[in-house]
Amino acid sequence: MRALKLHEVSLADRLADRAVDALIDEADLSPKPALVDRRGNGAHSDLHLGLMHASALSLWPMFKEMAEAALEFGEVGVPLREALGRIGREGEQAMLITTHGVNTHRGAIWALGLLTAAAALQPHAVTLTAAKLALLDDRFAPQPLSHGAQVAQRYGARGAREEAQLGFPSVMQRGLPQLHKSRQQNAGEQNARLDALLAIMTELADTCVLYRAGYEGLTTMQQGAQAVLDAGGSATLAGRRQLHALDQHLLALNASPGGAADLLAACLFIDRLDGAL
Ligand SMILES: CC(C)(COP(=O)(O)OP(=O)(O)OC[C@H]1O[C@@H](n2cnc3c(N)ncnc32)[C@H](O[C@H]2O[C@H](COP(=O)(O)OP(=O)(O)OP(=O)(O)O)[C@@H](O)[C@H]2O)[C@@H]1O)[C@@H](O)C(=O)NCCC(=O)NCCS
Ligand SMILES: Nc1ncnc2[nH]cnc12
Repeated sequence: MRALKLHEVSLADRLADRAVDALIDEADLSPKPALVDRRGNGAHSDLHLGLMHASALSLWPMFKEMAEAALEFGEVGVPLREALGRIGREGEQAMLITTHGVNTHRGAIWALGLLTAAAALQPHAVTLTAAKLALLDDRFAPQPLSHGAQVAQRYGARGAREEAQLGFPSVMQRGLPQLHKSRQQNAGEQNARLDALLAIMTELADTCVLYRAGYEGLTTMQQGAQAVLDAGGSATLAGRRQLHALDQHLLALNASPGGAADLLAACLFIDRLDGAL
């Protein structure tokens, strides 16, 4: 009898799976302060959970193409950086078609796109490789006055570009260590992920929050997230009370930490890479 031929799943497929899984797990995680989750729309009138899922799925071919480009070029350099920029812009168009023009995952395309390509290229130095890619110029990148650029001008804030260029310090120094710590303390996986998100929020200059709610919003986010962790984290009653208060305060300011949400997805992606490679 002829043996069944097993289909081998390529590295690019597996990395794209991990990236989309990370986006879906981030969207589903609840209760996230002022963000879209299983409970509702947070501080957004144009977003909902179904749209976040559809958007994440629409990005699968883009992540796969980015990983394939990294394998094809084989090294960090301007040709790969410019290929990733083109693929990312096409991915953003696919996202906007899926969401009928709503910006669901612009920041995630940037962060997870770089990390996916880096994981294909240098699996043992993912954030360093992503940072090297982010430091290269893409001649074809448009220079619009984005929300991030406006906030950088007004407050001198470090945004998504700098976060990547520095090797994702919010993920590597805050999110991931907290994820591991809360798991070790048997907080439960959902609470550990919430704690990781909060740890990211404690120091991030989230340009989405700054754009909508200025310094007051940013301080509310950072201090409120720290208060949850100081109270014992999401797994404790005192921590949950602080988390509820943070949610209420951010909603009152119409401030949504979309950048922190993207970085939680980056954190979950890196956390799971071992199984993908
Ligand atoms: C280089 C880019 C990252 C552009 O960066 P820039 O800061 O100039 O542009 P923005 O358009 O502001 O996008 C940055 C997005 O990154 C997320 N973010 C925010 N702060 C940080 C941070 N400190 N570190 C990391 N990431 C951060 C955030 O994305 C999330 O929020 C989006 C929703 O935003 P929101 O403001 O709620 O919604 P809007 O509809 O835009 O406004 P409202 O009216 O509702 O207020 C959501 O997408 C989340 O993902 C920031 O939005 C790079 O993106 C770039 O060059 N893009 C251009 C296209 C391109 O070339 N793409 C290919 C790149 S490979
Ligand atoms: N869960 C979420 N809610 C709102 N904006 C986001 N951007 C990325 N993830 C998000």
